Amino acid sequence: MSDIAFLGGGNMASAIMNGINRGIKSGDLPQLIVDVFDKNKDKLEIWASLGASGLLNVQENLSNTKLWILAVKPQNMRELCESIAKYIREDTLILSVAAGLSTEVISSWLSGHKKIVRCMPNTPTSLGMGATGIFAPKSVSEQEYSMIKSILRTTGLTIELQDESLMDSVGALSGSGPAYIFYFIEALVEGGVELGLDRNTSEELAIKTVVGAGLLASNSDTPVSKLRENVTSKGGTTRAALDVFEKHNFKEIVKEAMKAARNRSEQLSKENN
Ligand SMILES: NC(=O)C1=CN([C@@H]2O[C@H](COP(=O)(O)OP(=O)(O)OC[C@H]3O[C@@H](n4cnc5c(N)ncnc54)[C@H](OP(=O)(O)O)[C@@H]3O)[C@@H](O)[C@H]2O)C=CC1
Ligand SMILES: O=C(O)[C@@H]1CCC=N1
Repeated sequence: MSDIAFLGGGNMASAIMNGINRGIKSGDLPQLIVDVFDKNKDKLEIWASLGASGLLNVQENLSNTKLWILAVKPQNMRELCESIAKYIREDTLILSVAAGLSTEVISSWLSGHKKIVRCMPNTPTSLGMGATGIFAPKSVSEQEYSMIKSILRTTGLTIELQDESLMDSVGALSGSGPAYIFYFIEALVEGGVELGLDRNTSEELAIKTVVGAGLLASNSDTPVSKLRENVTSKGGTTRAALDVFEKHNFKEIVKEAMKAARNRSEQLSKENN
């Protein structure tokens, strides 16, 4: 019998499991028994090293597990939910990490079960550096919500939302955000190579610059715009570069991309309903 069952054992599930292990190690969480169900045998092999049991098929004893973490792609969620609904008990607590899918939609696939919390994590969760939005409907008790929050806090920053529809916006910012930053790093690396640096040097400089700037923004009380100004000497090199960003409406491009992510999240709910 396990305390937590991950249904889907891919990227996000293993990132959250790293947080859980960190929490157990630091004493913030009690020792927990974790099962992971994934239909791919190869994916299950990594789970033993994370201290969890990997299982190919959902079994009846899933009913004895208090917390189920649903971590399959939105496109696979309906089929998964309908296959596990028969094991659900009145006090089973569900945590969904899926983009787009509302608690109402997931409830309809779980025979009307109401104890469903949603979260929108991101992959830096695996380092305890995640940024996660959480939403719980009124049907989830304070005690149940606290239990889930204590688990998610081991993965980094958690922000509680009162309005479920804002989960789509959180997804468009911090959920997808690491991919935007990696894309920007790729551009910096390619730019460095075009300016004559070798690829390794370019990559090292690009990654350390993003990490350093992120830490500076995070550890300083100075507004980000002022930190930017501190780099930008009048008539200097940074100004020349920022003028190009502004000429091409960089901020507008970022905002349009985020709206596309938010709209796609809204669409996922309709498409998979
Ligand atoms: N990746 C990210 O950065 C983020 C992801 N999310 C959300 O997390 C969820 C999972 O994403 P991610 O971890 O990236 O996906 P992955 O594809 O890495 O993991 C999902 C795993 O579940 C397996 N699976 C699918 N259907 C079933 C089933 N019925 N029973 C058991 N296992 C099944 C998949 O197998 P197969 O590949 O064969 O289908 C796969 O191994 C998504 O809903 C996504 O929206 C949220 C925030 C960030
Ligand atoms: O791309 C996606 O749909 C998922 C949700 C947020 C990050 N990855």
